[in-house]
Amino acid sequence: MTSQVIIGNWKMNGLVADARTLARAVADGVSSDTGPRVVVCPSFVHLSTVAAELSGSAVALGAQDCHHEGRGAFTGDISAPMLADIGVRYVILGHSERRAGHQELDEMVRQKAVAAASAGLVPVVCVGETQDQRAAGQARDVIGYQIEGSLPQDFAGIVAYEPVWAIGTGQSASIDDIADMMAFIRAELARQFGEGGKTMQILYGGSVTPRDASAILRVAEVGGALVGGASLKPESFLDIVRASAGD
Ligand SMILES: O=C(CO)COP(=O)(O)O
Repeated sequence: MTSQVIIGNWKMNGLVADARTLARAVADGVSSDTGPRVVVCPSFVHLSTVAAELSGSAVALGAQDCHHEGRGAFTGDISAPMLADIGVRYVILGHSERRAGHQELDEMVRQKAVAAASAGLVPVVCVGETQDQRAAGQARDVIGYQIEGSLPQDFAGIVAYEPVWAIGTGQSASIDDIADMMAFIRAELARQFGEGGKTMQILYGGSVTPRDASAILRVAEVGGALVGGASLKPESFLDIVRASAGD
């Protein structure tokens, strides 16, 4: 079985010294033996610093976004080949904070996933419904459309289910809700991608803490976790890593 993957999304937090300290502590705390794959995703400006700290460790480097073009006149953007060039191996795409704050639509996320894969990065494409959509009974429809629109035909990356209402609230989705949506996402992936969709890794994200990580990581179809706030403290992130069954 594929090992679980635990990804820390550091979002827009900390300065260089903080990123260095956090990366060092995570690198020191993760052994290279069996266990989950561990990835940390600092901000763009901290990637090189963190790459140096992670060098020789079992922790991989990820980024939080990339542009869909490989190069050109795109002021302020970062391309997938630029990320690969400095040692990035994973890239989070279509996070709800980018969908909401940067008007990223499914089609744009899909193009980014294509660009990431062709640069040799593993795309981690996020999907998730808002509180209003859930209350209106539209959670499944929204996720189904996001999967259909955001994942390219030959997608071979990771899908992260992050219900928007559970992000940063301190209250993760219930185990029942997670189990229900995971089963739905698995069925959708199998419907849309055939055989490939049956093994695609699906992560849960949204207020994962050491307290509930173990229960969440044992839900059927959960292939790991995408961790925000709790990934900023080495002890809590490492506790979540240890809570993973590994495979
Ligand atoms: O958005 C998230 C990870 O991408 C989740 O963030 P929190 O763990 O802070 O809720």
